[in-house]
Amino acid sequence: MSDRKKLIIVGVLALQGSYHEHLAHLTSLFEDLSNDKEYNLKYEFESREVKKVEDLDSLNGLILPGGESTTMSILLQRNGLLEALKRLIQIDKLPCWGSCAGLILLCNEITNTNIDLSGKNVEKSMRYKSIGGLDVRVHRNSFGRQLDSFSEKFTLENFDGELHNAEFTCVFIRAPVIKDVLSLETRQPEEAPHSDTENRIVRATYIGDIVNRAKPEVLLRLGSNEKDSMIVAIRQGNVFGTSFHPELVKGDYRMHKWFIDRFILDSI
Ligand SMILES: NC(=O)CC[C@H](N)C(=O)O
Repeated sequence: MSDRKKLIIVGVLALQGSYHEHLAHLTSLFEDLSNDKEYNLKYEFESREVKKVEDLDSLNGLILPGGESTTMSILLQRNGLLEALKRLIQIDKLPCWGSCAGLILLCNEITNTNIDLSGKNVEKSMRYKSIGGLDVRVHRNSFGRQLDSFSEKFTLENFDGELHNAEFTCVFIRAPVIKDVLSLETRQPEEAPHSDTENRIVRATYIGDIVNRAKPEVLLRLGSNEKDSMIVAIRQGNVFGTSFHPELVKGDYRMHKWFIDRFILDSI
């Protein structure tokens, strides 16, 4: 008699942004995996929209979609998800992947945060806050006007497993870029509230275990030398971030599979 299959539940934050696209990619992927012996003997997969704290129950992994990180930050604070996610990601080490706006919310330092604070969706009294998890400084809307949106094929030299050296179409939409990897020793405390300026840095409150933290690994860097420092994909332990949107590339869910293999199944 075979052991019972393990149920793997992957949540997608569904407050705003490209969550339908992530869910559609997961549905296609899970269908493929249900026909693949290597997986179907051991696992059953399910996806779930995450809109409130209760939806986080028994998740094995979580995806934060692209969209508008200011709006998402406000909504996360309003319904208590921000604090719950901080604990799950920073302390319980829930595998988590953020694309674009989702990446921004996973960064410990964010610059260029003021742009949308005058927007109609935003309560001015609320501060932009991030969940944190990646010891990096990210700059929002980093490509300027002409390159606001573009897509380009890159070779994923630094990804491992099935994505190693794969050609991948990366879609950038008002994308953020990681400018610096921060060192744990120089980490600053969360900044006190202050008025918004172009160079304001938002820092996530750090609540996890500093000693056992994994090191950030750069997975994709644009430009030919390190000084350009246009990091657009990064991993730090249980947290993965891409500046681009794999969920918007029709029929290609290789990166979703990679996240499930490398972050969720590898940690079981
Ligand atoms: N495509 C996106 O997710 C854009 C992110 C957006 N510029 C932000 O800062 O939230």
